[in-house]
Amino acid sequence: MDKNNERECNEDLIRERRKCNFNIEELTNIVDGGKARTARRREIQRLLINDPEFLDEIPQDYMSHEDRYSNELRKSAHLMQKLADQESGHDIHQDIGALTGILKDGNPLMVHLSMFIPAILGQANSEQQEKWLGRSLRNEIIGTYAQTELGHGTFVRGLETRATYDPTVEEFVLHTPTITATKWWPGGLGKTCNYCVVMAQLYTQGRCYGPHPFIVQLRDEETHRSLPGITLGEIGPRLGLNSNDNGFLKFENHRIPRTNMLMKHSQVLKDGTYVKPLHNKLSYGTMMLVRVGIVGACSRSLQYAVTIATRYSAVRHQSEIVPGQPEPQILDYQTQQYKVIPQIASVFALIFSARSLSKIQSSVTAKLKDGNTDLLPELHSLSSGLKALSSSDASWGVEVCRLACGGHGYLASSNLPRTYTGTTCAITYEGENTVLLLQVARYLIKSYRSIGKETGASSVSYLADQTSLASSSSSFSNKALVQAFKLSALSLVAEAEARLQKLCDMGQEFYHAWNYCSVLLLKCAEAHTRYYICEKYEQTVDSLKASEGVKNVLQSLCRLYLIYHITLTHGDFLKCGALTPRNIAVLEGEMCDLLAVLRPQAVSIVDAFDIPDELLGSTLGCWDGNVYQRLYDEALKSPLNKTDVPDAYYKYLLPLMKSSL
Ligand SMILES: CCC/C=C/C(=O)SCCNC(=O)CCNC(=O)[C@H](O)C(C)(C)COP(=O)([O-])OP(=O)([O-])OC[C@H]1O[C@@H](n2cnc3c(N)ncnc32)[C@H](O)[C@@H]1OP(=O)([O-])[O-]
Ligand SMILES: Cc1cc2nc3c(=O)[nH]c(=O)nc-3n(C[C@H](O)[C@H](O)[C@H](O)COP(=O)(O)OP(=O)(O)OC[C@H]3O[C@@H](n4cnc5c(N)ncnc54)[C@H](O)[C@@H]3O)c2cc1C
Repeated sequence: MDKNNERECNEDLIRERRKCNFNIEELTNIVDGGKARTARRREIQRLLINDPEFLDEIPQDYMSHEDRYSNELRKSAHLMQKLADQESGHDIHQDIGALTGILKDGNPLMVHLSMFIPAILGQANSEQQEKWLGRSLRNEIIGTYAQTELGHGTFVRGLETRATYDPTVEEFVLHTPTITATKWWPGGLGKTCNYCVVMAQLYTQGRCYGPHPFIVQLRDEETHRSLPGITLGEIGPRLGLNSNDNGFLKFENHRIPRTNMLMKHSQVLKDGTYVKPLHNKLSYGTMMLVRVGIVGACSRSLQYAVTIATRYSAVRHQSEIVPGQPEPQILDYQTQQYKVIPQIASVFALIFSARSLSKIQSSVTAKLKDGNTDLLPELHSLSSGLKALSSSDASWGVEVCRLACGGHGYLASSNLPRTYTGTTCAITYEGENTVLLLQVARYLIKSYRSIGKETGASSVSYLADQTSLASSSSSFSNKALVQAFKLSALSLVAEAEARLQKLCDMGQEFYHAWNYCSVLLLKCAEAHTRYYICEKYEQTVDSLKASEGVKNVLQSLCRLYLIYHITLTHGDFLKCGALTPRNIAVLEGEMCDLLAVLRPQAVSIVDAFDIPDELLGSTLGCWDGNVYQRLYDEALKSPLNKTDVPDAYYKYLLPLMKSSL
């Protein structure tokens, strides 16, 4: 689509784009993280979208389960080949965002890239990397990450798969002792992978040392048949991601060499002696890494949904605001603005916090190389909190965008249902959100109780700022609003700690008291993480070197985000005295003003997300706004439309209609 050719474009969108008062390309560069990254993303996307191999012969929704898998594997393999061919020193992991939308519903090679290779990098020692890293990067072997079992996903310590060391032959014996120990869920495990990293309980010298990672060959490298002692299969249809072959795996006393235990952090020596790691959660490193990546991925899903909903809201006319006047664009309804524009604001909140989290991760990783694990708990808490809030915000945001498109948002061709199912899975995988938030709460309570002790953990240093509990602000600058978030989080943590202590003083065991307070603890974790996001948003926008137009747009979006979230949880702000009922009323009024200010810029802001139509894949969200023709053309592709009278009429309907004659 030629974006300079207005003749082909819907008139409403032309008018919207003429209202733009900022430099779209500059905003695109901010979204991408710099001019060079925009150029690189476009280069990759051009390479992919002009390639006919990525086209589907028929829409995936009309394919059988097997065809969907096979079609997606064909495209995934082609994608890997293509990227490998033109790699020229680029790191594919850095460019993963550019690939969003090219594969439609659960790429079978995704976990190879996102977990198997990272697990080798993060858990294997140098000799093991020498053996497996190059081969997996060259796709000579394809792997997955098999941790979850039928009986346990959340409680990693409860995994049942065993790896028992036999020093007589220097091998581990992998075994699945019960049905609940069956590995269940790993992406690509069913039919695609021939290797995997398995998390299993390590037994040596008669003792169990907890879950550890092992690399295991699953299938013959020539025939692709599963090896003796290994049972593999696919787990069946899911809410979404149905092109992937999420699988199951059982071991029957399957033997692997000792050197297949990934030994970067802990080791089992030839005689069976266990050498413990620097920190006993280092074996959870792969999960933590992926949680960091999920924050950015969620921001991208939301960009897709909000691009579709905003453009559609500008094109769609319905009902009337002034009786008898022409039907307005639905984007003119304040309620519609309230659905869509806060989701645009949310995209930037997620982008900026994802970047901040990545920086922290890099510095923790650098320290780990020097044997320093001091900041691991801080990274665990931040990555858990941000993974949880980003996935739940994005899932809710995508669903709101879908609802904002009325009936057409329910159509597969809008690409909103698939965007939703592809986002909501992140609430569950890589650590179920409630469970991760309770990990954050654990860290908060522990930090609150150790106020005064220097830990170097900056995200919780505010918990020592007890004086702020007594102060509410009379100013409403963005900084002051961020302070209100801080006060709300601090006071929730103080309240939860006091409630826990009280229950313990009354004689309850700590663990029962914890469970009894867990709804409040969840709120603490959410408030703390929201404060972190708001602070990063405000600081990033404040310090941004940008033109006045772009800065104004981002300031308004940031302010909208702060006020929107205050209004959603205003009870917490009132309870701690950070804001008064009158303040909330004023802010609610200002939120409506902000919606009106941002309304004329909405289409241009989502244009700045710069998602090519071929990747957006939506009848409702295309750049030219020709929604109705596209909806009609897509409907014609239904196999039911091949004939006027379907066979099922003769088989079922006709007999029914004639039966009473
Ligand atoms: C593309 C995507 C495909 C999807 C793939 C998947 O889903 S793959 C499958 C994904 N599956 C999942 O994501 C499963 C989710 N479940 C889990 O990750 C773990 O079971 C757990 C973290 C919930 C609890 O673990 P636990 O029972 O072993 O621990 P505990 O609660 O008894 O706490 C003890 C101490 O350990 C600390 N600590 C914990 N983790 C870390 C860490 N990473 N670093 C540092 N520290 C950590 C914790 O703070 C606490 O510290 P304190 O207070 O004593 O100083
Ligand atoms: C699409 C998809 C892809 C996946 N890919 C992989 C993969 O590649 N590899 C892999 O190993 N796994 C994978 N998984 C599995 C995933 O990691 C687990 O499903 C996830 O960790 C949640 O565990 P669970 O299913 O056991 O849920 P459960 O823990 O059984 O959760 C059920 C309910 O119990 C609650 N609950 C559980 N424990 C607690 C607690 N301590 N406190 C309070 N509430 C609690 C939860 O909040 C939730 O409401 C995938 C899952 C999905 C959906």
